[in-house]
Amino acid sequence: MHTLTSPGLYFLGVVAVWLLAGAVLRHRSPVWHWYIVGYPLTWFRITRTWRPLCIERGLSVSRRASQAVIGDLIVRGQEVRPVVPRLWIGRPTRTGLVVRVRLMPGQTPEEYAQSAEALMHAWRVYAVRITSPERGLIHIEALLSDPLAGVVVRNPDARRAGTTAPAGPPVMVLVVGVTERAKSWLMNFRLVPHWLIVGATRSGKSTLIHAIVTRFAPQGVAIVGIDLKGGLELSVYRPRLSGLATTRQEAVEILEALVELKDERTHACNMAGVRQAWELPEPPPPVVLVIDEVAELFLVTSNRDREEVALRDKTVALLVKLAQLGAALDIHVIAGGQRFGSDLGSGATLLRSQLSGRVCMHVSDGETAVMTLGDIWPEAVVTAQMIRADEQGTAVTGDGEGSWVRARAMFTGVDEAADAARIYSRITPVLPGIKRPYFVDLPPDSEGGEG
Ligand SMILES: Nc1ncnc2c1ncn2[C@@H]1O[C@H](COP(=O)(O)OP(=O)(O)OP(=O)(O)O)[C@@H](O)[C@H]1O
Repeated sequence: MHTLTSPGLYFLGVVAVWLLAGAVLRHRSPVWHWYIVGYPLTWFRITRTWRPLCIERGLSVSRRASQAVIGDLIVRGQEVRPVVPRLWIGRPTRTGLVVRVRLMPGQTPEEYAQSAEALMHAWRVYAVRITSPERGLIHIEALLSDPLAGVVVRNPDARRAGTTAPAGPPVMVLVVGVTERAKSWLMNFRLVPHWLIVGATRSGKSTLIHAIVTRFAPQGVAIVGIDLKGGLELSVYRPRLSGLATTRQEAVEILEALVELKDERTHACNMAGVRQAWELPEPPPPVVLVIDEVAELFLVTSNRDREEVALRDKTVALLVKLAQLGAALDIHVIAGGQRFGSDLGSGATLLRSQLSGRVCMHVSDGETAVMTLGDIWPEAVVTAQMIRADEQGTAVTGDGEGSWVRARAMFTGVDEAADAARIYSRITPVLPGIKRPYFVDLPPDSEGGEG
């Protein structure tokens, strides 16, 4: 009786108040419910399951040898004691919690990424992401629910307000969606000049490109398109395009003109003693080359057709050159496609290494995710492979701080992109050696159109 009146009773009282508070907060304030009830319970579950999980998934290491040599005698069967990586106390966030783990010698973040699904089930959370913000350290992020489940749309007020071209130099940092960490998904073309967007059919590639073109349209940016599927995808932007290639021959002509432009800008920078085109006294317009289905540039109908092979090789060589040297001259490449790998032939790996901005949407085979992300963030591959076909616009991409993040693109319909292209057609820059594509409602006083 005496024992129940002191610490035991006190403890029971605290638990009762805690449970009551949890029940009240559950519906009234899910965030506070998470901080007060969900977080301690999840953290308890994590600490309880960490050791068995590490041993089961091969994430533990044995510090003691299973045999010892004493003189010329070998002692076998010594007890092997697995040592599991140390877990730092999890930091709660509004969307879940983040645990830090120091990698043990010989371990890589990828090994943990392979176990993400097992961790997710053991901890009973919606998803587990593994990132490596610095060498030797990983962050294991446990998410309670999918923060990207809803469609992301642009604020209609911002859309209406943006019907006049902004004054001043172009802003090369675009907000194209939101990330799982409740931050803006930014495409910073000055930090990451070239981008590769990969996804299966209907995964949301065109919608992301609509978002990019719609944001660039009001600015003095020259947008050039290469669409070897007969211009089906990029034609919608015709009024706002400084050039459009729909055949391989046209693609070569446009790429040659852009390489020449690059050389001219290099010369101008040398003369002015600056290292980047935007530092010139009169900065030239940034150029963004958008390529739809980039694999088409690498494919030929027959390897025996020497002319076609030679033209293909020339296209690829020019594109690689542009990507290698264009960044400082404000010439950018965005290449989209269903897959992009070394099997496309010579130049593909070289080009991919230049396209340091990566966006991997739902892919139809696991290998495509490896080819898109594996060389930069191997630990992100598993998460990319788990993006379902019905999660259109969801992608794995860079977080702008050297690591990766899951994000969802803003929904930008084809009508919105077509409207932006029409409204801003008058500010389309004219590039030397490149003809603007024909479009029906070209205003009579517009400059540079071939009509
Ligand atoms: N960010 C998004 N948010 C919501 N829905 C989206 C998003 N992106 C795409 N969708 C939906 O998915 C559909 C297919 O998208 P989209 O045409 O962009 O795919 P795609 O990858 O370009 O396909 P394809 O390779 O066949 O051209 C869209 O019509 C739209 O309904």
